[in-house]
Amino acid sequence: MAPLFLLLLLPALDAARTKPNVVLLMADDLGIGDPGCYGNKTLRTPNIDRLAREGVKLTQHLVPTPLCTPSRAAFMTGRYPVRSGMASRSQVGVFLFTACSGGLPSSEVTFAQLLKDRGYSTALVGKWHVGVHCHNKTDFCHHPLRHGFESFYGISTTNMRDCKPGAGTVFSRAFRWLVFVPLQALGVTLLMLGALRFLGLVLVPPALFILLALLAAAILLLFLAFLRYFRPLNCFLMRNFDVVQRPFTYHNLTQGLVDEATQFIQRNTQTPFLLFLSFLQVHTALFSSPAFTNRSHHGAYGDAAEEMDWAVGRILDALDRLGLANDTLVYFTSDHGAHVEEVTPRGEVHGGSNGMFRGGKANTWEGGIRVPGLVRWPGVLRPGLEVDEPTSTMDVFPTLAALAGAPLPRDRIIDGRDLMPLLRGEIARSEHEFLFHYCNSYLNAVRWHPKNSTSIWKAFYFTPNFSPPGSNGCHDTHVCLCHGRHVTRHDPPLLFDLSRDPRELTPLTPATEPRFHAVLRAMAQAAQRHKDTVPRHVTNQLSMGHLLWKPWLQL
Ligand SMILES: C[C@]12CC[C@@H]3c4ccc(OS(=O)(=O)O)cc4CC[C@H]3[C@@H]1CC[C@@H]2O
Ligand SMILES: [Ca+2]
Repeated sequence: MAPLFLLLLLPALDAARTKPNVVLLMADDLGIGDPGCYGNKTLRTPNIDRLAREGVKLTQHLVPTPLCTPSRAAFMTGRYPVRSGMASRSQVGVFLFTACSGGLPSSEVTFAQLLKDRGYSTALVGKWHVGVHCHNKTDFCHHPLRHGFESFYGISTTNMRDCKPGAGTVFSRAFRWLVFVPLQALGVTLLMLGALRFLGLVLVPPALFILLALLAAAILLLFLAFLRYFRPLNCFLMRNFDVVQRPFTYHNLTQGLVDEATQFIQRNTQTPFLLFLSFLQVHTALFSSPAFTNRSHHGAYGDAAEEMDWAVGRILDALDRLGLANDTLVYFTSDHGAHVEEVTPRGEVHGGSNGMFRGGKANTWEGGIRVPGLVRWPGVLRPGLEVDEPTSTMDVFPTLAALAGAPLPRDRIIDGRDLMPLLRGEIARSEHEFLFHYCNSYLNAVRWHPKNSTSIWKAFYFTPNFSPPGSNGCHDTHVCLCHGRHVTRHDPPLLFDLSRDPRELTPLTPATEPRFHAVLRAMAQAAQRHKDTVPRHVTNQLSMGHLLWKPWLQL
């Protein structure tokens, strides 16, 4: 018989086994068709593929909304972003300036906070993008360190074309409407008034000339200042609350993030830890260090993706070297689908692949919301297992809570579900009977996987108007937008069964699907039940007032 002390120790040993270290790897804008393990034949991603081989591959892993800021808010809190006010009602669905006042409210609980409270060391390395300040530049009310991360090294907002000289701008449409068109209009007006006055046809007061000229000069000056200062004011690297590199340099960026991440792991071999490594790749501006530049078969995009894969490999190597692999759950995903509209004026494709799926980033066709999902935990999860059931990036929150032995917050709705029973093969069905797909704050589509059925119904209340028509994205606006003339509303909703039509090519009709009306009725009821749980008066963190650049918040 085992000695008594051993019997007493067993639960503790078991707890140690079930309280793993956690490494969360999130790519930015990586499509489900990019990694080799999801079918790509030409991009080389051996390290991501290794995770699939040694762990579980999710083939229907979904983000609740296909843009960075709200998707990350949902990931970290396990909740639809409308619940926390992290879903925009305007065209701009993400934070574009570091000195804006919106962000993940302090009342929200992140997985980092939960795990920190259970004794984990926690770190964020890489991109944050859910806000920094509220009222002044010392409050750091939305900063990672206020959301459960004990250390932060990375960028507070997002990598953008405007951060890299010569890489173009994401603001070309805004410049056209806010700068070039008004300047042209003012110029033409001034010329016409001048001519009329010269011909003696109209008496134009000189003050009007001066006023119009001053207005034009002000617009021009603001535009030039934007061009000159956007980069230093927004593209900087932070360590905790301090700016450590301004603007950040790209050539050694990935190496720097990897060093930071591996040092954190090394410092925590004796304590359970949570590392969230949030890559800047493969968002534009694309970048890679010299060792990866011009090496891939996919130009700058392939170089960036392959360097990111290398970084994944370095993290796995560190876990092996330190003997931590068996005690560490590693998760890999992307914040949403690939950005299919990312094509440079010279025709270079700077966006990734969503495989066979329609659409991409910023729309809720499968290409925008279906992301890679890989989970490895040697000795616990069966290598090579494939799970085709609907799962969500919001599931990470309750999964980590359960693993760390942290009770879920009871004062709020958590939309994610513990993934472990599915990953361990203890259950075969996803606990998500319904999932809701949001375009900013608008409920865009509903997904229904009825119990005892193989069907995956998806009903769209509206779809984006692709431009040019017949293409696979919204090239005119660079990203698809969620309302007004940018969408087509559907009544009855557009219905697909993804189990038969994963590419969403042929909407069902009452003639092709006898259950058409019954299915839509059940989905409408579920959508209403869901809407009834969303509070109406949450502060909108992405309102124009919160999105605007505020000089007094500028670090
Ligand atoms: C087009 C737009 C300016 C760019 C905005 C944008 C920039 C970067 C993004 O990437 S991610 O951080 O989500 O990964 C997303 C967006 C979405 C909104 C874009 C704006 C809409 C209207 C402005 O002209
Ligand atoms: Ca993104």
